[in-house]
Amino acid sequence: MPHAIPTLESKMEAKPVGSYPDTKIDVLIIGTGLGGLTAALECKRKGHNVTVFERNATINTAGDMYFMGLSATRFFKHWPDMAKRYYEISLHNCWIETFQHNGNRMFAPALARERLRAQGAPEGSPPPGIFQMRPLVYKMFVDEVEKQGIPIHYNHRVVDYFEDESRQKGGVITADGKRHEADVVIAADGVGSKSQALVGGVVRAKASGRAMWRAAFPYKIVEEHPELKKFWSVMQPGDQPIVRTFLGPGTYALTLSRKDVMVWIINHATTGSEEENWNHTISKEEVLKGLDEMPYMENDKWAPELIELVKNTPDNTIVNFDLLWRDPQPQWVSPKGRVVQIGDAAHSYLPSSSSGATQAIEDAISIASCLQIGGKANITTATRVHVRLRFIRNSCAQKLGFSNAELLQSTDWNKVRIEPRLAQPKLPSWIFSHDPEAHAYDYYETAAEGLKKGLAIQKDDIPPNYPPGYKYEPWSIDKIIEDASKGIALDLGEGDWS
Ligand SMILES: Cc1cc2nc3c(=O)[nH]c(=O)nc-3n(C[C@H](O)[C@H](O)[C@H](O)COP(=O)(O)OP(=O)(O)OC[C@H]3O[C@@H](n4cnc5c(N)ncnc54)[C@H](O)[C@@H]3O)c2cc1C
Repeated sequence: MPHAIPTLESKMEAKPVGSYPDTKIDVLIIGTGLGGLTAALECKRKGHNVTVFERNATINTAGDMYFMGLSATRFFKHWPDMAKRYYEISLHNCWIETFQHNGNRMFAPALARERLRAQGAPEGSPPPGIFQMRPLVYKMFVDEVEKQGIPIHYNHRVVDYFEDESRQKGGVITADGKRHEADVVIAADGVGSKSQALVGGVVRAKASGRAMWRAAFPYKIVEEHPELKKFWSVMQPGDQPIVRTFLGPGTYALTLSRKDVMVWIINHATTGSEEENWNHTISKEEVLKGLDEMPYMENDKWAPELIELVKNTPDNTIVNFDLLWRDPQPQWVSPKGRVVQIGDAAHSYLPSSSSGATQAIEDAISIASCLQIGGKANITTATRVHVRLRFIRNSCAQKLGFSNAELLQSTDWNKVRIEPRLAQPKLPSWIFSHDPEAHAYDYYETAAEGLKKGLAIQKDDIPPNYPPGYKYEPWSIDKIIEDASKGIALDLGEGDWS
């Protein structure tokens, strides 16, 4: 029996495109990442008039796997074709298996959902999210945007943003010097967004000292090599996918064997050749040397099977992705409220934090809803309400992301043998049980009232979409690093983070 895909849980009534009246709001979206594409779809569904700009010449289906949280899938209820396709491409019946980095097995293969149940998840409850192949999910979003006839203008690189409240417009300047305006501009142009100059809240990227080698290639390469297939096989019967985790001293590796694709990811200390760029590839020789010289290993080497996998990875496939940290910052809206940042443009996540795509999609759903609730006369309130509903949640998710990354990098094997949960990223209910669309409809007015009264962000009487009991205080990566250097454990803060 396939596990039911959890798309129908939202309390929002299913309302496909055409259900909402035309708002006459012109929305210009910059960027075709998952944030921008979701904003395009949801703005269209909510009755706004949408145009999208993208700097690249075409769509970019690069990437390998990422975690898609449940909170980012509830809106598929309104998109029946995407719900069906998401189900088809999802890793149903996914197995998981855990090793030490040297190949010693720590936990035998188990079905992911059974492992969750053994850890207390109620029978039949949906998993908090699913690993997905970015190229497949991304293409699914692109196809729906095209089907809806939403115009995407490629080769439109934005170099600056502006707003003119006397004319009630936001706008951008593209590389060819042309100005483009709309009632509101959604900056979904990722880390280092060009909107930072107007919006403020510029955040300096800080080196984490860590990077990831990542590769995805056709599974038939594994099948063609009997030596590889012996270890890296999919699960039988039924060719089911399997995620294998390798926990090492100050490092870890994740692999996915699936009947169409093989993925591997290895977390490592930076060597100088990494970039924060999903298209930046390096040679396998560099990776093999890096694996051989990894610190703290002494005579204990990586599993030979993993080395063989790297050796057989096709050329120009291994991305060396730099992991940069950025402090949370609450300034996501321009001074006059006509430009609003979403996704990585507003708040970036380490790819290991299981949150980047999920939060970008949540943002997109929220801003489309706020604009619909406020209507054309209240755009500048709507953009500010959106931030009020989203900022603390994101700040907490970012902090949890650092904690999750740390967890995988610094595993205490003896403790993990007794309590396997210790080696698994925390995916608490305040993250996955959230419904960003319902939250906007339930609390827009309260947040707007708080804004009008000039209340501090947490003084609104709104149930938390962050850890219950948490009191927001600004925090910084520098402080976390300083604490870590003194051996002080990461303090998530008050509240129930479990
Ligand atoms: C090609 C690619 C592959 C990825 N692969 C993975 C992966 O395997 N695993 C993982 O965990 N995460 C991956 N990510 C990151 C992850 O998808 C994002 O962190 C997350 O989904 C947030 O998305 P976003 O829409 O906010 O930003 P992004 O996904 O970064 O999208 C930003 C978009 O804006 C466009 N853009 C940027 N600047 C401008 C400009 N000046 N003018 C016009 N357009 C502009 C970019 O070309 C891009 O299309 C990938 C991102 C990309 C772009």
